[in-house]
Amino acid sequence: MPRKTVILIGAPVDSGKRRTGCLMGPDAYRTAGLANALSDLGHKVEDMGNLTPAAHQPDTNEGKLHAPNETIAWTHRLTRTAELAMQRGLPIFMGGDHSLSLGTVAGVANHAATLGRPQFVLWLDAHSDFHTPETTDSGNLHGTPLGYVTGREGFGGFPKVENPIPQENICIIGLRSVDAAERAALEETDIRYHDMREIDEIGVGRLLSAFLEVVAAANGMLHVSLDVDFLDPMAAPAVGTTVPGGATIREGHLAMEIINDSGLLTSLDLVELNPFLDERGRTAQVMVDLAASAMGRRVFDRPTRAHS
Ligand SMILES: NC(=[NH2+])NCCC[C@H](N)C(=O)O
Ligand SMILES: [Mn+2]
Ligand SMILES: [Mn+2]
Repeated sequence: MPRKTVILIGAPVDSGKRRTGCLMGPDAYRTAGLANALSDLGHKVEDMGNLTPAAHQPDTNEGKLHAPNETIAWTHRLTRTAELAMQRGLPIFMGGDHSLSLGTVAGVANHAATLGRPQFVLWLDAHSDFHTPETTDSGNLHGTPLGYVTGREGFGGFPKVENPIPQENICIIGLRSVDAAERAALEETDIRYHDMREIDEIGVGRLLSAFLEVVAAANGMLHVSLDVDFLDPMAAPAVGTTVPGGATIREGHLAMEIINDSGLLTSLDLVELNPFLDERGRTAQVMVDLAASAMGRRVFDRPTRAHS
């Protein structure tokens, strides 16, 4: 990829579920060397430090949703931060749990609208995160970002989504845990979604390339949201919502390398890392290495697959 201005944004969001620890994510990425990994690739890297949520009333324990006020406040802050960062470079949001993507995706979509370009979203996740506050069983808002950014109803109290992502502009890869209400809703949409079986049978490279061709043909902006639990828990144990049978490290790198080859990436979320659950930092390191692959790291400069 050509040299970019990369803006690292710490988003220590921990309100999207009950188990805490994702607030340590940004510092784990820093400790694992994210900034150096990217500057070694020739990028200009700025670290904005960690954000704080907008002012909000404290959450009570009433109601089925966990910490809605705090998550709404993060959504305000992150939407605005994403809009501004997109004007200057390629933001990497260092999470933080997946509820941060309510804001980051809404913000990058607002920026794309000012350019008159369509926004696309690649969601690499074991889960579809397509709930609304009305359909969620757990009350955990990290299960709702794709519901929010597509403009589903039921997000009273949240900022209005100014530029909802069209369903057909979204591709989810890695699925292996989808709640019944999410499945029923997803099946009614034009969202592209691929479960682990499709990765096994078709391959992550072909699934992803087909989507990226659509993005390229539309001259789209591409936001990638990488949930740690896309990966198999053996490769990436530091996440609260482990689901066995996930992507391998190699499948993760292949996806990131293909994203880099496409030249389409305009923003990236690294979400759900819970350093409290890690083993000597190895999950943080895997995520840093994946981000580096997405930003141009490769074993050889020249593609090695073109042997005849
Ligand atoms: N971003 C995540 N890890 N989401 C997990 C969501 C799990 C489950 N579907 C729920 O809504 O509670
Ligand atoms: Mn997720
Ligand atoms: Mn997940």
